[in-house]
This record gives sequence, C-alpha cells and structure tokens, in this order.
Amino acid sequence: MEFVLIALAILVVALVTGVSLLVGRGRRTLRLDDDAAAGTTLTRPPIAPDPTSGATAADLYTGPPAPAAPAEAEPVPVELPPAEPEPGLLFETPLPSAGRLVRLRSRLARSQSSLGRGLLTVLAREKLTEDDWEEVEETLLAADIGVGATTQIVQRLRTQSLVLATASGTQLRDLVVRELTAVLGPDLDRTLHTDRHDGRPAVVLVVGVNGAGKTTTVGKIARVLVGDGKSVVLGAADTFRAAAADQLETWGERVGVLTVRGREGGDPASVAFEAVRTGIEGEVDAVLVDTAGRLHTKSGLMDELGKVKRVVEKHGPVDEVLLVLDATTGQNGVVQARVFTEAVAVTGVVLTKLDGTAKGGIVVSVQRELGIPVKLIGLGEGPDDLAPFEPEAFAEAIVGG
Ligand SMILES: Nc1nc2c(ncn2[C@@H]2O[C@H](COP(=O)(O)OP(=O)(O)OP(=O)(O)O)[C@@H](O)[C@H]2O)c(=O)[nH]1
Repeated sequence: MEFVLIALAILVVALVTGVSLLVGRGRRTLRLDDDAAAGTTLTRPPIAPDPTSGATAADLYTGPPAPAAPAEAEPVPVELPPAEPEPGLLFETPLPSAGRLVRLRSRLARSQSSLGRGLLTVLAREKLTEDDWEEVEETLLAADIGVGATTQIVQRLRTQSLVLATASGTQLRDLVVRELTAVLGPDLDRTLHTDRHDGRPAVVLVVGVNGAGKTTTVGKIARVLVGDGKSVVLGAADTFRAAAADQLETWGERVGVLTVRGREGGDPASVAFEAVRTGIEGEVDAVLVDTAGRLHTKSGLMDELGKVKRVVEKHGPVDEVLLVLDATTGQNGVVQARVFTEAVAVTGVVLTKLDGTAKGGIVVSVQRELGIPVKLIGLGEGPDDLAPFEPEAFAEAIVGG
C-alpha cells in the first residue's frame, strides 16, 4: 500500500512538472506570436519584376500576416498563393552594378580637387624640397588617409624622386594612382555574399548609427541585386522608427521587392526572423535586414543587435554583416565603427556620402584601423548612387585627369 502511494505521488509530481513546462513553452510562443501577429505585415508590391529570376515579390504574398515562429520553435510554412499582377503598374529595372564606380567618378570631385590635384601640383615641381614633402604629407593627412598609409606613400614616392624629376604629366599621374591603389588594399576580398547557397538565401544584416544611410543603403543594395537579376526580401527590423520601415517599403516597392515589417516598438529580432523565414520559404536569393541605429543607450543598441543576429542565426549562418559609415564624420566614424565590430562580426563596410567630402582617404583609414574591407561606397542620394568599391578605379577617380 505504502509502495502504491509513493508511486502515485511520483506520478502526480511528474504530471505537474510536465504541464508547467508545456505552459512555459506555450507562453514564450504566445508572447512571440502575439508580438509579430500584432504588427508584422508583409507588404506585397503588386507585380513581380522578373518572373524568370526565382521567386518574385508577388509570389511571396502571404495574405494576412503570418504568425511569427518563436525563435525556438519549428517555423510555420508560409503559404504562397499564386501571384495576381495588377496591370498598369511598372517596376523600375535598375542597371547592373558593374562599372558603376567609373560612371560615378565625377561624384568624387571634392576629393579629386583637394587630394588628387593637391598631390599632383606639389609632385610636378621641378626639385622637391623638404617643405614640398611636408606639403605632400599634409595633403594626405588632410584627406584622412591616416598616419600609417601617409608615411608609406611618402616613403615610396621619395625613393622615386629621380623618376618624379623627369616624369611627364601622365607618368606622374600614373605613379600617384599606383601608390594610392597600393594603400587601398587591392588584394582584399570584397565579395558581397548575396548568392543563394546550400538551398537557402544569403542573409545580409545592415548595421550602423542612425543617419549614416543604412535604410538608403539597404534600398540601394536591393536595387543592385534586382538589377543583377536576383530576387530579394527586405526586413525592416528598425522598429524604433516607423518612418524607417515606410522608407524601406518604398524602396522595395519601386523595384518589386517584398518588405517584411513589424509594428513600431515591436521586437526587431522577431521581424528579422520573419523576414529570413519568408525568404527561405520563397526561395529568394537574398534577404536584406535593416536594423535600428538608435536606442536609449549604446550598450542597449549593441545588445539588441547581438540578439537580432543570434535569432536570425536560428535559420542558419548570417552571410554578411555590413556596417554603414558616413564618410563625412571622418575619424569619429572609425571610433563608432569599433563599437559595432565589438558587438557583431562585421564582414564589410559601406562608406556613404563620399560625394559630400574632400576626405576620400577615409577609405584607407577605415580599412586599416578596422581590418575590414570597404565593399560598397555611396556616391549620392540617387537610387543607383551606390557602387562596388574597386581600389584602382577609386584611385583613378580621386587623382582625376
Ligand atoms: N549625399 C549622400 N547622401 C546619402 C548617401 N547615402 C545616404 N544619404 C542620405 O543620408 C540621409 C540618411 O539616410 P538614411 O538611410 O535615412 O539613414 P539611416 O542610417 O537609415 O538613419 P535612421 O533611419 O535614422 O537610422 C538621407 O537623406 C539619405 O539620402 C550618399 O551616399 N550620399
């Protein structure tokens, strides 16, 4: 009898524990479901841009908002009803990105006149004095190239004094281009990982402080990818500013790309998770996630970013974490950047607003100080003013001629 009572007691304890575990799990699920279901909307542009390039935005329309899968649970499949194109609406078809830097070279006019022309003017003098070399050094430093690279360039030019003395205008120009290219890291791998792989889309997180040009950059990258014939889903994980999601949605709509967004103040990680899930279900090439750049505290922002990345990684590894930096903030930008690199493993830098600064040398110091390649540069506010960074073409553009 005593034995039976003990067995019964054990059974009761086991049952109570099991149920509370289930409820606990249910609550977590409910909380996440609630959060996303309350606000996540899948914004579908009306027509697919290119029905031949994998899944299109219209293919991905899910009708009413799909419940978000909690980070720990199995994803709920997204239903993909047939696309219903609305006649009369056209999407823009951006040009492919190849050769953009050459096309946009005139945007670097400010750097060209201060750095490029500054260097050529001094180096063209008949006999270079110590004062002249100092001027070369000052010109390089004023362009934010940084002390290390400046020293390297000046030393190398000095060893070629004899060549300089007899060089023609063109030879001088070529020499300066060569030396600048050398400090721009011509051998760094700048591949943007935006191709589908292992049966899933590439996932790109875009981070940076507010105002650096994050949202604009996500929109521009989406255009580059669409222009290159790829299918894309956008995730508006900057839930702190409703306007940021609206802005992103507009970028997406223009090229027929779907935007997954959440309600203002919602959980950014949940929106990012949903965006990636939608991209996986829709078999797109790439999912681009815009993140917030503003929070009450710096550590809060970094914790949030870390969380977004961890939650997204439940689907698989993140392929790119792009840090967007405003080139006009100079060395401050580098300091900011370091904080981000400590929070998330940044794989590439996007340097924006290079059209608005004479300090094009910032590319060099950013790369040297962070040890991360600049992969893209922003050269204007126009929708296609974003170019893949190519060291030689950049040096050519800065030197001019
Ligand atoms: N001239 C120039 N302006 C740019 C460039 N990239 C972005 N901008 C402008 O910079 C401003 C800020 O861009 P956003 O994309 O809103 O910046 P954000 O980092 O997303 O800012 P939050 O949404 O506030 O976090 C906008 O006016 C953009 O047009 C660029 O390469 N050149």
